[in-house]
Formats: sequence, structure tokens, C-alpha cells
Amino acid sequence: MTDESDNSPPESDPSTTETSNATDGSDGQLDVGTDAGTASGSSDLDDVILDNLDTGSDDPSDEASRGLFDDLLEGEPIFENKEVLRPSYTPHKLPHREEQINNMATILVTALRGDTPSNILIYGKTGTGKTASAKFVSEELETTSQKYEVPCEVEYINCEVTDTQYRVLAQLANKFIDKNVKLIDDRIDELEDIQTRAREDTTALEEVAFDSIEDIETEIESLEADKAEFEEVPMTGWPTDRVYSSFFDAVDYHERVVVIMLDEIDKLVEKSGDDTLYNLSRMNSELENSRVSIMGISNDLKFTDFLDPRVKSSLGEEEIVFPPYDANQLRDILQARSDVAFKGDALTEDVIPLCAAFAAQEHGDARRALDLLRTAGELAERDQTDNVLEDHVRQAQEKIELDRVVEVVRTLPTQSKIVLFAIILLEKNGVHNINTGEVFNIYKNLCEEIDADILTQRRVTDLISELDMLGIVNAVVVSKGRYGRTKEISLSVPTEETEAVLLSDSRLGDIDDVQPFVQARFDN
Ligand SMILES: Nc1ncnc2c1ncn2[C@@H]1O[C@H](COP(=O)(O)OP(=O)(O)OP(=O)(O)O)[C@@H](O)[C@H]1O
Repeated sequence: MTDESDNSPPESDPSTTETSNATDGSDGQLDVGTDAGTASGSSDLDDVILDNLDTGSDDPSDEASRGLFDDLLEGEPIFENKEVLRPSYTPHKLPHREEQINNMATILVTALRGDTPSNILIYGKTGTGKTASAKFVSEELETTSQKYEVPCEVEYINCEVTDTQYRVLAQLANKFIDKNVKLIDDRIDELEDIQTRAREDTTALEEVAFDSIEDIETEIESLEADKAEFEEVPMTGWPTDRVYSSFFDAVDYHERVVVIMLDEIDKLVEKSGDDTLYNLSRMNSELENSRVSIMGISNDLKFTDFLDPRVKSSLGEEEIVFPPYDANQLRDILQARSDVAFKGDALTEDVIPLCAAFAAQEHGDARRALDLLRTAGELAERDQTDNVLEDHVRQAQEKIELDRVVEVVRTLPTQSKIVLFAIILLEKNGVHNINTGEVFNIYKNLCEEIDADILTQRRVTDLISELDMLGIVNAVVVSKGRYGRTKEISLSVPTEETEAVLLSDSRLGDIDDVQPFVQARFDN
């Protein structure tokens, strides 16, 4: 999860301010206290406004609102171009990914020779540059294909958003329909132009393989008919077969090699099985004009266990692994971005190494490293200092961590929230080494209070393990000798903030007095 809040002051744009004020000038407010405005006509309006701003206004509310932003605008901003630190920015250079990029290019170059490239499966942990590298290679591929006039297209689909077979096929169908319609329109324009010229001078027909103006007319009619056949696929409602055949016809309309990039492919399989991949991977045997190749991207290789063996072997014809970055590599990545993102000497010496070290500890995640650097810059900006300091990085690390916790807790299912709330209540009442029985007792009472289903103790134990895996609690199994084994549970996240997030859930928020529930642990 990323903090997307943008706290930087807006770039001041005097021209806009002045123009908008200038138009308002006639309402009298801006002219107060200056004669110049009325005396010297419109050419002097700029002066009038500036004078006026300098003199200030008598209206106290005006003062207050101006102060709010003036304070923030004061001092030199730290950032030169903050956008380059955002996840949406695609860098032109990807240090330490040369090998993976070359591997992809070696496989995809086949497309530029008009043949079908092998399917590629790319995997690696989050933030290891998979999407950025794949997009970079795709752009290069398309540019080169235009240069050599070999029709080759890449379509990108984010399967976290587009997660059903229907949606994937519909999105692809519509993209290719749009492209075909554009191609047809261009061709018709071209033919009509030749037609017009040929009416005056028949030698214009030599430019095309048509013998007469009538032949051109027939071709235009046929193209118009093709165009009319392309019907946009609605986002719901058609049988999947129909959507598939729309996509099939659209993609096969003319000769081309198509690379379909399925980012977060594991989400698609998880949500709707492997039908889409099965259909896509068997298309080539039926396509007449075009060829399709799949590039799947995932940070979880386990999803291939759920694939039909045929799909699995077809999809994984080529596999490219993106290993996590180490601290030195992250430093290089951050350095390259910060040169563009920050003003000259805004970063103190330790900032980049510290961001890199924190992110390397995490799991070599470049996204996290960039988030840290951006957030540290924003915090420094908020402090109105000229430099980003080591301390800003530490604060940024805490802020990001807290944001992550809040997001994870906020999106937990209600049952897990109740279990977590029970653990928090115990901790807040000074219980250490909490065991599952104690959690279960309070959980049961809480469920009764808010009228929720009560799960078995076994299920509650599973939910505790899930919270453990999410890093929200720490559950260690301890042996109690002849009394067997039990789990000792403690909270791994800040109590107050987590409790606040839980209570913002309307169901849990209804509980007024929690004390009686804590007493219930003694009923164990
Ligand atoms: N080698 C690199 N050089 C510069 N920036 C990089 C590099 N690797 C990753 N990044 C940046 O890190 C961020 C995350 O990268 P990207 O989205 O490609 O990761 P990913 O492996 O696809 O992660 P996920 O699996 O979570 O989608 C992006 O902002 C990207 O620009």
C-alpha cells in the first residue's frame, strides 16, 4: 500500500493568478486602496493586482486563508520533480535488470521476424521491476516493429482489475476492434483520396493495385461492411463463447503478431481458473492471419500448481526470474531517480543508503525504497527544512509501516477483526502470553454482543495463524510439558492505532463498554 497523498505546495503560476484576478478586477474589491487600476486602463491591471496584493486586504477572513498557503509555499521546495518517484512513472533506464531485459528481448525478437514468440512466464517478488521491465521491452518492441513495418502489437492487462475470463476477453476484443476500425478508417481515407485524384487524372490509380475507380469504390464498400461487423463487446451480458469469437475475429482481421501481457496473472487464475489461459494458448492453431503469444507476470509461482498441465507447459515455455534487489542495487536505483526528483543538494549523505537498507531488509523491493524516499522528502518539506535528513527517512519508515498496518487491518474480514479485537482487549488489560483459549472466550462474548456467528475454536486458531502470517500478531507455539502445546500470542502492531481502525468498522464500533468482555477470560 502506498501513501499517495501529495503535500507539496502547488507550483505558483503568476499568469493564471493574475488573469483570473484581472477579470475580477471590476468587482471593486481588488481596486481598494489604489488609483492606478481605474486610471491606467487594462494594460496596467497586472500592476494594480500586484500592488493590491502587497497592500493586503482589510478582510480578516481573506488574511486567514492566505496565511494557510503562504506558509506552505515559503522556502524552496525540496523536490524538482516528485512525479518520478511515483509508482506510475516508467523509468527509461532500469539498472540491474539488463539480464532479464535482454532475455525477454531475445525471446520476443522472433515477433519482428513475423514468427510467434514463445510464451513467457515472469516471476519474482513484489517491487523487483517485473512490470517496469516488461513494459519497457514492449515499448521497444512496438517502436522497432513500426520502424521495420512488421505488424507487432502488445496488449497489457492488469488481472488484478480485470479478473474474469469474460472481462479479459472483452477488453482484448474491444482493443482490437478499436485498432481495426482505425486501420479501416485510415485505409478508406487513403482510397477516397486516390479516388478523387483519379477522377481528374487516371494515373493516380497506378499508386494502388486497382484498375478502375469502380474497383476502389467496391473496396471501400467492402471495408465499410467489415467495419459494420465489428460490434463493441459490452462489459457484461454476452455468452462467453460470443465474446471469445469477437476477440478471435478482431485479432485475426489482419496479419500481425500479438503479445498479450497478463500482469498479476495469478489473480486471474485464483479468481476464475485457467480457462482464459487455456483458450488463449490454443488460439494459434486456429488463427489464420495472426499469431498470439502470452507474457504472464506473477509474484507467486504457486499458482501454476492449479493449472491444467497443458496450460502449465505452454505458459511456461520460457521462464524469467526477477531476484530481489540487494541494498547496493537499490542505492543505484534510488540515486538515478533522485538526480531528477530532488533539487541539487536536497538529500543529505545518509538518506539514500538508509532508504536502500530499509527496503533491502524488507525483501529487496524497489517500490518500497522509492516510497520511502518520496515520503522522507514530503516529511522534510512539511518541516520546511532545506534538506532531507536521516531522521526523515526513519519517520517515513514508521509512517509507511503504520499505513500498511492500517490498510491490512481495515480490509480484514469481520471474523478476523473480532479475533484481533479480542487480542487487543487482553493486551490492553495487561495480559501477557495470551493463549488461544483466552482469545476464544472473549471472541465468543464479542460475537454475542454484536450478533455475529460464532466460529469454532479450531477456526479461531486458524484465523490467529492468518493474522500471524500477515504480521499483525506474533503466535509462538510453546510446549507445556504434559499439558500439551499451546500458542502464546502477542500483538505485533501498535495497539492504539489498530484499535482505532477496528472501531471504525460499523459493527465493532457498536460495542460501547468492553470491560465485561475482558472479565470473561476468567470464565475460561
Ligand atoms: N531496476 C529498476 N530501476 C528503476 N526503477 C525500478 C527498477 N525496478 C523497479 N523499479 C521501480 O520500482 C517500482 C516497482 O516496480 P514494478 O512495478 O516493475 O515491480 P513488480 O515486480 O512488477 O512488482 P509487483 O509484483 O508488485 O507488481 C516501480 O516504480 C519501478 O519503476
